[in-house]
Amino acid sequence: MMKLELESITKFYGKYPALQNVSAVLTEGVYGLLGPNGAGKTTLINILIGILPASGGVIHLDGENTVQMGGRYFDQIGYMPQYPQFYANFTVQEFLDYMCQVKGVANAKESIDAALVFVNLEENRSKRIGALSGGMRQRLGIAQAILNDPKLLVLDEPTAGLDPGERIRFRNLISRLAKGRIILLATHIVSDVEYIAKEILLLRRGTLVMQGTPRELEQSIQGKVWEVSANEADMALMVDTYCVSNIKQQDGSYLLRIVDDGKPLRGARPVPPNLDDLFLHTFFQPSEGQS
Ligand SMILES: Nc1ncnc2c1ncn2[C@@H]1O[C@H](COP(=O)(O)OP(=O)(O)OP(=O)(O)O)[C@@H](O)[C@H]1O
Repeated sequence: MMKLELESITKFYGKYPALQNVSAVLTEGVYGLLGPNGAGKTTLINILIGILPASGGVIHLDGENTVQMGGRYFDQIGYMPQYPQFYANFTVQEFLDYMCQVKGVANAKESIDAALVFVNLEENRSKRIGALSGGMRQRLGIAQAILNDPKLLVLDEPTAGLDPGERIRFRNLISRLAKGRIILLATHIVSDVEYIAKEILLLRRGTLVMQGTPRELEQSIQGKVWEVSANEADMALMVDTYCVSNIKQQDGSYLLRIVDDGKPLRGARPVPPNLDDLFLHTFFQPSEGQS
């Protein structure tokens, strides 16, 4: 069984600790790397794909130190950056030919054909990249990442700029890709990963604060999520006092969803937690914004 082990990964930018003792074990399937902007997701990804040296710690793929593996490790990686840079004048085919050269993919023609079929772009191979829609470009980004049939596929904020339909197509594509690989998908959007991730890793200020299945993560705040009705004045007060994860207006009053360790108010009813509640509970404090 495939296994990627991160052991006490640490990264300093000067004196600033961007990552502190991050340890995790990943096996086949989709992993969501979830954290607000600045949590260290991109730093962790850059270390994982081998383009940024860690300040401390080691990574093993199937028992082998990835730094010592060198080129053999790179051969196992597919990567889609947060802001893929494409040459707008290249056609889809030209770009993938070029990426096969860069990656040293042996059977370029077959690999390109298979990748284009997989992401459903085979009818667009002669189109210029500049003429593709946002969703098509993103699928091209995935196509280039899978040319070498990677064991480890890393996607950094892959749904930015997609419309709702494209997001759903994307999720389905990722689920189909997960067979026989480890996929790590970094995002700050809970819904990108809540349905497709086998496990979610929560990164907060450079520290991995939780790893578990979506169910396990939800259960960690069981009994801490409440619903309460309020008028406008009380609603405004509660927003300043509590972690409010949702507000629904109904017939002149408001229904608030509150995450709190104890029952916030007399009329509050406990409700089943979801991942948005957990995200809020982990990352935000009332009236303070991002913690
Ligand atoms: N080259 C660098 N030099 C100094 N500080 C950096 C550098 N790169 C990142 N940082 C800092 O390290 C922290 C983590 O950054 P990182 O880009 O990994 O976060 P992120 O979770 O990927 O956020 P985003 O989603 O905004 O990219 C941030 O506080 C950032 O300002």
